[in-house]
Amino acid sequence: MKPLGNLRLGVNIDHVATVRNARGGAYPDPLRAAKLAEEAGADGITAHLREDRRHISDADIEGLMEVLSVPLNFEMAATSEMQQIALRHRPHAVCIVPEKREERTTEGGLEVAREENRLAHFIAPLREAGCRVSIFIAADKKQIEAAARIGAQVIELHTGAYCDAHAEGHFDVRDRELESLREMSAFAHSLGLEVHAGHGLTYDTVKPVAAFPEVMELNIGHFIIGEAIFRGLTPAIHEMRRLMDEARA
Ligand SMILES: CC(=O)[C@@H](O)[C@H](O)COP(=O)(O)O
Ligand SMILES: NCC(=O)COP(=O)(O)O
Repeated sequence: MKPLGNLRLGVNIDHVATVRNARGGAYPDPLRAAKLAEEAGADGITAHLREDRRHISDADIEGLMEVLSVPLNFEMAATSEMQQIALRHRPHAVCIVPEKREERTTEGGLEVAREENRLAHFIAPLREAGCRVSIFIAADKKQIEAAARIGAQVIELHTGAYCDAHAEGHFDVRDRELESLREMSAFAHSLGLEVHAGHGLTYDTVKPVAAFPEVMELNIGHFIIGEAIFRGLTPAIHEMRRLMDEARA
């Protein structure tokens, strides 16, 4: 199957804010990183306003909405506080993610199937406000079917388990995870959902996922921001873009 369209790169800037917050000051500035990413060819910017505000702040979201020329993918938990913030700003996309206070990063996909009713009511006003609603989800048929039923337009498949297995050298597990991601991308597309993917992707792991024809967007942050320390943000983004294009060719 030929790719369904151009593969977009969303650059996640959470961890510019992590470094800023380590000292509690104003730099490095996530907005400056976002504008630089935009100039480097990012098709969108992703930012996760966690309930505990450990990295991105409310002011960052406000600033991003003012300065960005590319779409903002606003990641948030399904709480009424976050819903109010999203409705105030009306970002291009709202990605609903699971959150646990004690986790180091987003550990799994959202449990949609058991919360179908609540989530359907939760996302309805966001859709009415014009936001594209995306659900950050594991490569699990039951969850994908539930995401389609509640009216989400997009799912973002959690690639963390695939990337972790690669990093740990568990290549049989990695290959199984990749196969599930491949199958579930096709399945989600067959239900009419737009398919995105992300979490933990690196130069070593991006190409097989970028090659899935149904995947329309990859959101990548932690690795790019880390790599920017060594080669600069613009070259770090250009290299990710190059690998994505190579996989898609
Ligand atoms: C939802 C997701 O996978 C990430 O985009 C998210 O930003 C992870 O949270 P942290 O950035 O806090 O690790
Ligand atoms: N939704 C995934 C994302 O935005 C980026 O995740 P990561 O590359 O920072 O792990």
